[in-house]
Amino acid sequence: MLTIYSDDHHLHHGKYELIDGQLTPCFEKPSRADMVLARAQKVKLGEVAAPREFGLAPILRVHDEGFVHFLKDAWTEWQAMGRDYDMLPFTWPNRRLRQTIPDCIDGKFGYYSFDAGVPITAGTWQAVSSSVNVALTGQAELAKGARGVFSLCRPPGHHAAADYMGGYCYFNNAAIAAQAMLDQGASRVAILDVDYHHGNGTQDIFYDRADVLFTSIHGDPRFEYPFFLGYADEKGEGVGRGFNFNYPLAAGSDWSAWSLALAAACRQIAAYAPDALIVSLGVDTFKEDPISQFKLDSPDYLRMGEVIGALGLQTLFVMEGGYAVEEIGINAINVLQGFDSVT
Ligand SMILES: NCCCNCCCCCS
Ligand SMILES: [Zn+2]
Repeated sequence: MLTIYSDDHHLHHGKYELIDGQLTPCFEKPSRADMVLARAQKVKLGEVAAPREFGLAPILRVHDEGFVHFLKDAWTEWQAMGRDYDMLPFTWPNRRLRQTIPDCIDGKFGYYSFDAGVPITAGTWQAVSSSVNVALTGQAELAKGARGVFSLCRPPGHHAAADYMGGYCYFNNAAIAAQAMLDQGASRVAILDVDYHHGNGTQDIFYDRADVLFTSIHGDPRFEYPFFLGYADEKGEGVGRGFNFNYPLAAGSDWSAWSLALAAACRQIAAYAPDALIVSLGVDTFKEDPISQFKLDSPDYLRMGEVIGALGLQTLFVMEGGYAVEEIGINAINVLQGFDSVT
């Protein structure tokens, strides 16, 4: 399987995130993508190619213009205030507060984010732009007829909505790739989000649409981040009703429970008969993941890939989460090898 990868992700390396009451060194760090790339090369998964440049247009097909320009100009504005350390938001427009955009950068950052997991640094803009190009280059390769392509994106994207970032995510790489498929003539695209956390951003972007089916298997939001989206009763709205399927699972879920949800999601995807499938590939479902509560083991990822491959769909795998850095490469590439093993 072809891998699309850019070294530009090293330009984004936040120092701290606010998690569980403490400023903690970021779990979302450059070594994650390095380990996945190393594993792909070690097992000779296939060629590794650099991304092509697609510019802002495909990003603006999904994300709000004010949000994109905030992210583009944020670091320059921050530096102009004499600040040379990472940006972090700390105030958000909660219920009954004005949904207005302040002039002050701290206010704007709060308006365009939903948690304190999105440090902005000098290299963040370049890194997130390249991560989008990695997804779009993978989509372009799939459009040429490839059965499966791996976009090794970093930073991840599935928590980012049209006009807010969060959960280590800035631009929604998978959503941008899905929109590009539709803009190039696809009628229906299915997204399967296998990350441990609900893809709240991806769901939100396509919630009122029937041309993208969103399915997600994740930690039950009653106890797990992102807490405020990802419940089973979220089925879509308007013409989008019936094209959103959430499979929240209890803490401690292992392959036996997780695979039943995967089978249910695959039934929905098969019935939808999409032109292509995008998998938001997070492997923080791993039993040793430092911030997650599922119990999948490395061999389970081979089976996951086999089940996805059995759908017989052209599939773009877009890297999302996974924070057990020593095993992230084995687990992510196992999915792709499992997929490739299905002829
Ligand atoms: N106590 C856990 C807090 C998690 N905070 C953000 C997690 C983002 C995952 C991205 S895949
Ligand atoms: Zn996650």
